[in-house]
This record gives sequence, C-alpha cells and structure tokens, in this order.
Amino acid sequence: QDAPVEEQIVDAMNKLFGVHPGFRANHAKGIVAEGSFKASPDAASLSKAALFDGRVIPVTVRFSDATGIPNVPDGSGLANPHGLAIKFHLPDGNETDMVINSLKFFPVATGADFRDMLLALAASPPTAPKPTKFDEFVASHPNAPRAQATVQTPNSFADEQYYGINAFVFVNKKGERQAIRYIAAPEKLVHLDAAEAAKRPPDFLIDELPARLARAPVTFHLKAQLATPADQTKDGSQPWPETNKIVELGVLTIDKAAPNSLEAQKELLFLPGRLIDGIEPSDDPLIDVRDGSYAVSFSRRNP
Ligand code: HEM
Repeated sequence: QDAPVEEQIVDAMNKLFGVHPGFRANHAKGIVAEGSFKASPDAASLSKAALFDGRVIPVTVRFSDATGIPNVPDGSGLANPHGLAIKFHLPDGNETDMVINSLKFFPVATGADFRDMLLALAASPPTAPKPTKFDEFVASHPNAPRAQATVQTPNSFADEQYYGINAFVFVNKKGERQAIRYIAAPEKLVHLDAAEAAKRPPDFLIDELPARLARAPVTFHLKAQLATPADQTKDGSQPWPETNKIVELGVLTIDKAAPNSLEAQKELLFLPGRLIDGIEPSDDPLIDVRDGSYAVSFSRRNP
C-alpha cells in the first residue's frame, strides 16, 4: 500500500490483465518495425532539437494493442486504443522517444486516478453486482467513458491516427517556448465498425503490417497541435480546441518489419519523458508517472 504510485499502477494492471512473464504490463501485444524520419523546415522554427534539423533520422517503432493480454484479439474492443511508440536514433548516438496512442484524450488526469480506474475495472467483472465499482468510478470521472468512446478498431496499424495526449514544450534557437501535443496522421484513416472488427482473425493487425511493408513503405505525417495562451497543459483528459493551429513537423516512413519482433520488443523500452535539448516536459504530471511505470514494467518483463 505504501509502494510508489508507479508500482501500484503496474500491480493494478497485473490484477486486471493477469501476469504474463516477459510481456509489457500494458500494450503487451505488438509488432516492431524500422524506418526513418525527416523533419519539415517548419519544425526547426519551433524547436532547436537535433530531431528537427532536417537530417534523415533512423527510427525503431512498435505498434501495439491495449491491455496486458499478449493474445488479445486485434479486433476486440479491449485492444483499443492501439499504440505507436517511436524511438529516434540521433546522429550523436542519443535517442528520443514518442509514445502515443489512438485515444484523442486520456480518461483521467493523474496517476492516482489511473490506478483507481484500473482497480475499479478489476473489481467489476460481468458478474459484479450493480452499480459496479467501475460504474461508481465513472460517476465521479465522466471523461473516462468519453475518452474510450473516441477510439475504434483500425483496418490496419497504418490506417490509424495516433495522439500524444500529454503536452510537451518546444524551445527554439531564440529561446521561444511553445506547448504542443503530437499527432501522427496516416495517409488515410480507415476504421471498422465493432461488428466487422469482431469478425477479423485474432492477429489481423499484427499479420497485416509485415505484408503491407513487403509491398510498400507506410508513412505518417508527424504534426504538432499548438497550445494558445488560454490552453492548460497539465491535464491530458482535456483536449484543446480542434481549431488550434497544427504544424507539420515531418514525415515518418516505416519501410521494414523487424526480422525478430518478439525478441526485439522485449528488449525495447520507450519512455515518453526520454527527451533531448529543445523538447521539454510540460507540467502534465502523467509524463513522470508514465516514465516510472514503464520502468517498473520493463524491470518485471526483463528480470
Ligand atoms: C498514467 C498514465 C499512464 C500509465 C501509468 C501508463 C502505463 C503504461 C505501462 C506500464 C506500459 C508498459 C511499458 C513497458 O513495459 O515498456 C505502457 C505502455 C504503453 N503506453 Fe502507457 N500509460 C499511461 C498513459 C499513456 C498515454 C497517455 C499514452 C498515449 C498517449 C500511452 C501509450 C502507451 C503505449 C503506446 C504503450 C506501448 C509502448 C511500447 O510499445 O513499448 N500510455 N503504458
């Protein structure tokens, strides 16, 4: 009970999804691929980060299904939101990560609330008497079901739009600061309705990606949604107005499935707070809680 909240969160995930040695406590099922990123000239005016200087930066990415269940069917509602984790390998040997998913905003604003939501879900199996613990949680956290309602099953990991949710702060060469939220936009967005998704084979997303990459590369436009001075940055459960300016940061090209995805994903650790000069965390408390929880999960899956 006195454990740090990051550990309590991973314990709650283990309770909800079961313990599956060697797998992530959340987003357990995934596939690794490789490619590159090339920034647009606009990116450098917002951030001095080496990532945005226009050179071609090799990347390792991992697409994933939600939950800590390693064999969750890709078309199940449980597998929403799908994730995209990107590791940028910079010329100086440094790395920086982006860990984003298909929710437009997060169900809750703090680590403690996220832990409580996971525990409420774990205490609310289909047989639980009504109102369930999760019904009670929702009554005091109305954004939780609203957030989940923003996701659908995509036709392909490549046909989904992914959102950064947590705000980061870009700093440019002049020292100007701009809060942003990331968006990775696909060439086309293709969603399935729940009935159609349920009919797809259990690994249809995982199997489709290497097949698609063998034919042609997959591209995403990495963008930054800019905060206005009126926008808060500390609550990822509150989206910014859709009218906010969006700047194209560059193109992410994924061209090769990793030859040994299962082994590769085990060794990979993506951290939302692994940043480089020119990109800073905002005051959103989830960034630190996420970093801590991902590290706990990593140490348990690689004991
Ligand atoms: C309090 C908030 C959150 C907590 C505690 C949390 C916790 C976790 C944990 C423990 C993992 C497994 C990490 C590992 O073993 O490497 C994970 C994976 C992941 N999470 Fe979160 N998460 C949170 C919020 C978010 C948000 C806001 C996003 C998206 C914007 C997100 C996207 C992902 C993705 C894409 C993965 C898979 C990463 C990979 O492929 O290695 N999470 N999360």
